[in-house]
Amino acid sequence: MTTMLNAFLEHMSVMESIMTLALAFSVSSFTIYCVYRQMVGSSTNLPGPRAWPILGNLVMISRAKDFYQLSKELQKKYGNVYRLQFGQLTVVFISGHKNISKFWIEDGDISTDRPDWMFCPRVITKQKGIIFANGHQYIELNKLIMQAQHGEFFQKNMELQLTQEINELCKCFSPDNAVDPLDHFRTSVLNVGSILTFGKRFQYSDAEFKTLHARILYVFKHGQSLGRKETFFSWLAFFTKSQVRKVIAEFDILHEYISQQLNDHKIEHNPKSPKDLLDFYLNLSEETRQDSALSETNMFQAIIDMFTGSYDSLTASLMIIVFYLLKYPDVQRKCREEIDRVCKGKSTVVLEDRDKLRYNVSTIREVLRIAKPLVLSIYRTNKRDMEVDGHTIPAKSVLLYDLNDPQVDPTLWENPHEFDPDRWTKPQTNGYLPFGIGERKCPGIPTAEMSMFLIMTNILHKFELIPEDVNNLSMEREWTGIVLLPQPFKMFMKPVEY
Ligand code: HEM
Repeated sequence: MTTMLNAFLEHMSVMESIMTLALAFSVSSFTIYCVYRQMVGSSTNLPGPRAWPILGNLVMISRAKDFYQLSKELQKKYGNVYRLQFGQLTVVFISGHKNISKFWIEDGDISTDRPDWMFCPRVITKQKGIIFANGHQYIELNKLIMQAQHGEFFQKNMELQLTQEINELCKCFSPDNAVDPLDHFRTSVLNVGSILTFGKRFQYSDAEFKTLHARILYVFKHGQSLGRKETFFSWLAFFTKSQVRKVIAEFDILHEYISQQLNDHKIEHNPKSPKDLLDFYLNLSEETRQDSALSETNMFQAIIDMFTGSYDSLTASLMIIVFYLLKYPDVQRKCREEIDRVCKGKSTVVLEDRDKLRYNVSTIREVLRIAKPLVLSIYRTNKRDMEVDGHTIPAKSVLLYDLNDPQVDPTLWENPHEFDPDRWTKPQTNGYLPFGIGERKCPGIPTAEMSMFLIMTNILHKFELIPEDVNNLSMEREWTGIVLLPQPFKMFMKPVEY
């Protein structure tokens, strides 16, 4: 009897605790809601769909199969500047060439910073590196990264290593068995990052390379603001401490790995022939390297950022280029004819040939224009209030730009939806934004352009690309959360006979 009574009393006290917790939760939710409504209501008069308490528009966003498509539908309804509520975060969507030029060029000093106060840059990467850097830190890191990519020895080494990479990549394909190129391109892109930063490519079977790949993939998936729910609900971090610690630990291991690479570089370093980012870093004076903007931690994180910055964007670009070459065999044939003419008798196409391979260069440009690998910019923020189309964007909003609209704007392009590499015979000035524009454009442009050019032309020099099923080349794109990929497809690579 006593035992039953005790059990009953114990049960009651558990019930009481649950009730108290439920009550506390309701009261605090209501308080948060009131504060939240006040914040959202008072801070902006921007149009946008109705936002629910606490969640904002997250239900609508999570239901959408293709987030980019949803953003286009909302643009039709609310105009070129509208607001979405991502939990506690107000995100302003900005489209249209006029608006983007205003924000990125005319008002670039106000609106090109990254919101470094968001959860991932603040807690996980601790405001190190380039992606979420602002001011002095961004300027110094960007200067060093750009200077390296324009270096003579850097370009020679990139060309040499990429040629080896392309030879290995081609071995993954066959004239008899159709292969999906996606995973092979991802591996090659990781090697591009490795050539850029460490000056060397790895064999695909190398255990060190496999580990590096796994770690980059892990931090790419779990260490970015868009992917982590704490960005929208910072209080969730209280419950996800161990996950967050694991991501930080992965970043720490990558930092240690890069530190080892730096030590190896010191042994063979020749200041006169810097061939990768670490060589350029070692060429800085001791005093400059002490500068907090160029401290080792900042530099190592910037190197990881270069890996993660290229991981999806360059892979998607290579996929889309190959897709268009399969979809438009006449364009593929014209590219190959030009390569045959210019590089007759040579075993490989080199960077020096670029000026003579105008049609090939134009084809890459045209694919990036029409097929939009990256359609949304990385989050930015504005230092001060801004006026747009009669609306106020309050200071410290999170800004997201649509990079695609200007690329198919009929006021800027003739027949914008037609795939026509020949349009590039005339200079095209406005509205081409695959890498962004202004001060904050992609810092990987030289590497991206070199890689796309060498990979595409060297493959076409030796192989004909044939789709497994010509009817299975859908123009539909798949949204990965960062890029638009073509639907999966397979292809044969048949050696070209001369
Ligand atoms: C064809 C391939 C590529 C495309 C289309 C592309 C495009 C872009 C775009 C649109 C941005 C955002 C600019 C913004 O928010 O305003 C960006 C940023 C960035 N990209 Fe690329 N990118 C490519 C390749 C690469 C490569 C190869 C690397 C590195 C090796 C790289 C590293 C980065 C980094 C680190 C950022 C962030 C920079 C910052 O915060 O200022 N990208 N890229």
